[in-house]
Amino acid sequence: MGVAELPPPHVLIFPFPAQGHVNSMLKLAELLCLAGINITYLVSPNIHERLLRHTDIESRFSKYPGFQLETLPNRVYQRNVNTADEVVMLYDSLHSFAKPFLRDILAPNSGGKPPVTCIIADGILSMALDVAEEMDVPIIYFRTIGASAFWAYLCIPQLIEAGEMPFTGNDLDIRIANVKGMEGFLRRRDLPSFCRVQDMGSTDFRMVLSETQQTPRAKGLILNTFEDLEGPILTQIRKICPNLYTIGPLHAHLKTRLLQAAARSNSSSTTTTSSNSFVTVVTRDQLLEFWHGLVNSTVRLIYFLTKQPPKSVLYVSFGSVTVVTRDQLLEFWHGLVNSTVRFLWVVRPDSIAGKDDKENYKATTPRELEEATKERGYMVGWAPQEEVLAHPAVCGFLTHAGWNSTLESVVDGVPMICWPYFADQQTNSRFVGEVWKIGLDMKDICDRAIVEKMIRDLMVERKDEFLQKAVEMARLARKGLEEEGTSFCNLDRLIEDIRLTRNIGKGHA
Ligand SMILES: O=c1ccn([C@@H]2O[C@H](COP(=O)(O)OP(=O)(O)O[C@H]3O[C@H](CO)[C@@H](O)[C@H](O)[C@H]3O)[C@@H](O)[C@H]2O)c(=O)[nH]1
Ligand SMILES: C[C@H]1CC[C@@H]2C(C(=O)O)=CO[C@@H](O)[C@@H]21
Repeated sequence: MGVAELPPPHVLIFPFPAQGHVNSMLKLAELLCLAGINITYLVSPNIHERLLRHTDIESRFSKYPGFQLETLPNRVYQRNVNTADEVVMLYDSLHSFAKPFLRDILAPNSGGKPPVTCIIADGILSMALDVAEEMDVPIIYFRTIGASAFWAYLCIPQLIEAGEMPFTGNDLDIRIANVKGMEGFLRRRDLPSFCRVQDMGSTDFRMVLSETQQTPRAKGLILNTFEDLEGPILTQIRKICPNLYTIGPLHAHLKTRLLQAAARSNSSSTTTTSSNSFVTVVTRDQLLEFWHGLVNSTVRLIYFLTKQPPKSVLYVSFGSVTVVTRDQLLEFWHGLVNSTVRFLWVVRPDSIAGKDDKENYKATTPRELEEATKERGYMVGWAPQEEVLAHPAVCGFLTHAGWNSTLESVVDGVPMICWPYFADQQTNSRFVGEVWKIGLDMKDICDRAIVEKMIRDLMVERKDEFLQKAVEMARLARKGLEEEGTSFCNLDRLIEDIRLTRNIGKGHA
């Protein structure tokens, strides 16, 4: 069939319905819309409701007539995903209810819509692989974690065969020898947290292990990373998954292409969030709606930052799912205050474990913490993180090392202190501290004295050292997004392969 005879490209994008996955895959959806590709973006009912209520998705995608949101059946698990058990509940419900729904969407003339010519599914949703193979639709995986954590997951069968897993004894500093490319620095504690289980039959461990092992069945694998960040590990992955599309950092890649599109169309009406400004497009209606909520608090937050000296503020945020106890919160709070640095801290209302802690953590705050926070800190329930990391007052990020946060900090050249919570974050934090040397790894520690010391190391004693390394890595990230850069070229190749669906799977080494 010649190009002219091929149906117009129509991609079904199916993320695991959790924020960290939905956010990054929505950025890919917009990049493909920019290339004129029709997109159906499949989410759960609660994610659909949150996207419409709390984001600018409608205004953002109104300029792409080929984009549509599709919603899974109501029977899919719809509560927040804050623990591994809740992840498994969501995963199991997808396995129970998603397949028939996917078959309907992929059926010819489904609802009178143009046929789906390609699927891009989250790399932990093999039920999409099953249906794609059943209905002979090309499918590409998008794994939303970093290459290093993905490779560690992929090597688990070798670790079990070599007797390195399950762990014997309690020493988590024992080196791991069977993850090729990481022999020199990987310890037990740096493997993804699911690897710490003693019971190899535990549901969350079996889920991530079995899903990861399915990856080579897909026609290609998209990773939100770049060659200069994880090159040696990408070389290992290509031996198993040769058709690899490294197109990250996605958030910066999207901004780059949006600005290019605006420049091409000379559109004065297109204003986008650029990493060095606080101009974020919201429609007038949303502005009115949000004014007494998000925008108002954002205005106050940006005002706080603008009052601070350049490169003086530590930004603290643990992502969208991390949960901490009240005791842990107080250890961080004392460490922050005793470090005497200025700080902006995101404490999500749903991030405090235990009902009482949620309601009381502020009510019973020690006075010295309250006073010091009034003097040099600012606490919010949510922040425009990309804008905060780009602000000239910010020069440090205490993070849980979720992959999107890690990449956002890399792009803006902000050194990190990593306190991983679960999953891939344990591996990400080891690379930040030991391999890329753009920050410190505070894994498995929650002690006010160590929090204080690490903050002072990052923000005072070794500030110039870390800033220099972080700024260099930011340069490399942006280099990959230039017209001849690897991430830019890989996205062009992905777009071309989607247009010529028969090309998908003919990978480039
Ligand atoms: O106040 C905040 C806090 C977070 N964010 C954004 O929320 C996203 C958080 O994503 P991420 O840093 O990846 O953390 P999680 O939400 O925890 O992400 C989940 O999904 C990621 C991608 O699969 C994994 O790497 C993580 O381990 C997993 O917990 C980022 O884009 C942030 O910019 C804000 O905008 N404002
Ligand atoms: C809790 C995690 C299980 C797997 C998912 C994941 C991944 O490996 O793709 C990363 O972080 C979490 O969102 C999920």
